[in-house]
Amino acid sequence: MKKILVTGGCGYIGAHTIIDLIANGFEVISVDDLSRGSLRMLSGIEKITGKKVKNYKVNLCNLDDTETIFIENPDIQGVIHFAAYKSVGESVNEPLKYYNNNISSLVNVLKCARDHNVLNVVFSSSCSVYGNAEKLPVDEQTPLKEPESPYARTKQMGEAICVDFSRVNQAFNTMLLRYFNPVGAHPTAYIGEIQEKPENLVPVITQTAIGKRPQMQVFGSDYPTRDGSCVRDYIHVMDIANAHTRALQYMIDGNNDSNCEVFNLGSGVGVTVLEMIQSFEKVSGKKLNYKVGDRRPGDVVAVYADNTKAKTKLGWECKYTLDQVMDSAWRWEQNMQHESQVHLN
Ligand SMILES: O=c1ccn([C@@H]2O[C@H](COP(=O)(O)OP(=O)(O)O[C@H]3O[C@H](CO)[C@H](O)[C@H](O)[C@H]3O)[C@@H](O)[C@H]2O)c(=O)[nH]1
Repeated sequence: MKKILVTGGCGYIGAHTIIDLIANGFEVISVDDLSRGSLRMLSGIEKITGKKVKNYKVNLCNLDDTETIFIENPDIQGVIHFAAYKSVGESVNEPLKYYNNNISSLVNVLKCARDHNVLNVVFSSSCSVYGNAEKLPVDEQTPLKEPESPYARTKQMGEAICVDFSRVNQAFNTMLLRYFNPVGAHPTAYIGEIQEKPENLVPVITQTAIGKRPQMQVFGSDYPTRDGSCVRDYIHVMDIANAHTRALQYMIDGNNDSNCEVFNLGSGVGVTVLEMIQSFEKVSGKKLNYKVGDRRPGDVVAVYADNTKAKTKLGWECKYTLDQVMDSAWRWEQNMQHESQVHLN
């Protein structure tokens, strides 16, 4: 069985990807220092798949500890590197923390992969590398823009590191996957995103609906879009997850055209903030308490993906609709509340 190391396996996208990998016959081990991730993800994975996934509680900035994982698992065939900090606001206030964590961990993972002959690595990148693009949808050739935050810069730097590394290590394959806006939870709602104080739209919507927040704000109503609110490409996290399994298999089968390829992972559809709220209200049957406020600094007006490349080369497609996104996110929020109430009693 093909063994894959998932870094950040106790985080949001990592955990959903582990489920898809297991469903496709891979054996998975996880490394997560649990500074942001939660072991609750691994128990959710066990409930869904029946499989116990081993986690190494290791900080990837520590090279010796990272190397131990590779020494103990000489049969790893690929690494999917999710582990990173991802809060845009925090990165603006604490840039060194972001450069240190997101860059050192990547360098250590690549070094260990090279030294231990693990030839396939997937790197989590972000559509933030495109900034405010001149032409929509954005394809992989769209020129990259000056990053809006240290977080976004770590993604551009991470891509550049993979490109330089692959150039001098021709036997080695890297896939750079640029995520648009990952949202939703596993359909069972046993796992989903855990954030104390989320800033992202979907958890803000569900937290408002459940009463954790009195009201939410729509940031901006005067953008040049169909209803004045920003446009994004929201994609179900299980669709993102499946693209990772396919990208790995693509490298393992030797189907890649070059040893460092970039893929956009988006649904290809642009949706406004107000349309997201409408979808939530329809699916949940609840009226959301929101008000329209000022623009949020740093927000791009609109971005959505041309995902032709991933469809053509990876045979991938998005299976989940926006309503399924909202339904799963809402059930996950309700499950979390239910569990915290049981815990309190
Ligand atoms: O309370 C809120 C939260 C968000 N929004 C709006 O909802 C849209 C989506 O915002 P998110 O914060 O959910 O997502 P972003 O598009 O800002 O974030 C994306 O780009 C970031 C980089 O800028 C990171 O890469 C991040 O992981 C990725 O999801 C934006 O128009 C935002 O203004 C609101 O109106 N109200």
